[in-house]
Parts: sequence; C-alpha cells; structure tokens
Amino acid sequence: MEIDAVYEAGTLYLDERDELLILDQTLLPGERRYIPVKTAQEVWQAIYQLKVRGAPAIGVAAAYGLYVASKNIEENDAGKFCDKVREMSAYLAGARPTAVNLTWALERMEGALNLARAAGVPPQALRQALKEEALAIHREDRQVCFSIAQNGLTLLKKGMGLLTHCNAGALATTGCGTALAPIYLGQARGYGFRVFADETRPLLQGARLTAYELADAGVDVTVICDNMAASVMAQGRIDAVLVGCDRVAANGDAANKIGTLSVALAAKHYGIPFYVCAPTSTLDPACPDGAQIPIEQRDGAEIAQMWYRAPMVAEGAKTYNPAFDVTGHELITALITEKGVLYPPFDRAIAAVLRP
Ligand SMILES: CSC[C@H]1O[C@H](OP(=O)(O)O)[C@H](O)[C@@H]1O
Repeated sequence: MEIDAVYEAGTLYLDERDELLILDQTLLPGERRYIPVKTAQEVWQAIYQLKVRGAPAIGVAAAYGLYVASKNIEENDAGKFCDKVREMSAYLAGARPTAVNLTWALERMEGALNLARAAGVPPQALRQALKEEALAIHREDRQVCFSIAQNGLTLLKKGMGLLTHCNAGALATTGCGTALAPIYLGQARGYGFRVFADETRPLLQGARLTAYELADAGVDVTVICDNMAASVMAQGRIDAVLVGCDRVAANGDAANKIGTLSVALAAKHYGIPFYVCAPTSTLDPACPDGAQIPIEQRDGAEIAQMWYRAPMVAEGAKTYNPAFDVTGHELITALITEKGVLYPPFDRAIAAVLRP
C-alpha cells in the first residue's frame, strides 16, 4: 500500500520460529527493543505495562498472545484443551478494561476455536485455527488503518495545522495508525501538514511515541505540553484535531486517553473540527453511553515518579514552550480586586475601578 513504509514502526510480529515479539514501547524513544512473549502471563504483563498499547495493537497482541500461549498447553484431549484456552482468554481479557478491542479480539479467537472444535479436530489443529484467526485479525487491522487514512484525508486540506493527543499511530496499531493514518497518507501525497503533538501526561505517549513516529516519517511535528493545546488553538495554528479512541459507546461517546475531553472542549470553543478516528472494532454497541465505559485506574506512581528520563522527545521533533497563555475575557466570570469584584462588561468595569 501507498504508505507501507510506515509499518516499519513494527509494533509486534510472529518471527520465523513462530515466536511472538513485541516492541517494548516503554523504552521509546531512547531504545528500540523487541521482547519475546511466550506465556499468557507475559502477554498480560506486556499489555498492562504498556509495552504494547493502543486499542488495535492490544487486540492483535492478545490474539497472537493467546495463540502462542496455547502452545504451552500440554493436553491431548480437545475439549480440555479448549477449556484451558478459554481460561487463558478470560485471563488476558482482564489486562486492561477500557480498550474494547481486547475483548473483541479474544471473542474472535474463541469463536474460531469453537468452530474448529465443532469440526472435531485434535489440539494441534485447534492451535492452527487460533493462529489463522490471529493472522486474519492482524491483516484486517492493517487494512482498517489504511481505510481510515483514506477516509480521514478527505476531511483535511494541504498545509493544515493538526493537533493530536496521546499516540494513535503505527505504534498503537499494527498498521499505519488511526489518528495518525490520514497524516501519513497526507505526507505521502505532499499535504505538508504541521502537527502539534500533546506530550500526554503521565505516560507521555505523545512526546515519546507520536513525535518519534512522525519525526521518523519526516512529518513536521512539534511537541507541546498538554496545557498548551488551547493556547495553540487560540493562536489560530490548529485547523483540525485528530485523536484515536479506546471504546465508542452506542450513542457516540468516545473514551480516549485522559486529557482528550479538555482538547475537545477547547476545540469546541474555537470552532475547530474534532475528529475521533475509530476502527469499527472499537465501536461498542453493547455500551449505551460514555458513563458505562469502564475507565482504567492506574498506579499513581505514573504521575509521581515515572518517565522523566531523557530522551522524552525523539530527535527531529520540535518543541514549543511558551511560559504563559491568555484567557479571553469571554471565559472570565469576574475579576476579584482589592476594590471589589468586577463583572462584565470588563472594559467599563476596569475603567470605572481605575477612575481616580
Ligand atoms: C488507536 S487507539 C490508541 C489509543 O490508545 C491509547 O491509550 P494507551 O496508550 O493507554 O493504550 C490512547 O487512548 C490512544 O488514543
């Protein structure tokens, strides 16, 4: 495909020895290291610790993970083999609660297992059925990303300034990403986008991963602190916002990385289009609205003690570091002064309070 090169980010793959290797994203951007994961426990830890992360990538990792873990099941009875696979699947489903792709992929895998079981095949053939379903989920993910790239690019124009939050790129999928996919396709077609990437505290997926990917692809990317997004919008530098998602409820409420709501509120205020790039595998019709989406609670150490080790931003990515921003009077309820509380219209109130 036109932007195959982007896949070089290579989130995970089965190697020639049929082992699952995962790019350990907690080491990026400083180090690219692939780690083998062979057991359900290792897959669970890799997902929970965000060594592999991003809704689509989590789904593909769980699918491959269930397959490779099934190779550890020493069981000749097909029924007992399936029971143990289902136990592993239920265990993996508990690694992280918000990204619906995790359970979606595992349900796909169990469906393939059930079909093969119904055919009365032995455990080795059941394992092969798991492998083929994982490969199918992987192939589909790559195609879905490219389709999102094509559909997303129809909404964008050459030279646009774009803002994104967290990482919804090649590193969050096994293809060219979701929110970053239209950016990659635009890059390939000379759109000349200027991308602003929120660092995305506390785990810095924007600074560490989005900037890494986009700089590596030659995209003009500037890392900003999360608290700068509104200011950059106010300066007229953002024409559209593109974000990923982890689960979209039946009414369209979308769960995404913490901080996305703030970006959406600012975009709304400045009349900037806010696009959520959502594979249909991330749509959850069984979830009526956002209030029903399970929100993962993580260890506070991620706020208090982690990550701030250089490099946090990939070489090649720019940074923008204004020390202040301006809040428009239309957003201010009152000015509290020593001479009293001033209410809008502030021009008249300020003139009055300063009058000798
Ligand atoms: C393309 S889905 C990416 C989605 O996943 C990220 O969360 P995490 O890094 O914790 O897995 C974030 O919400 C991204 O938008």
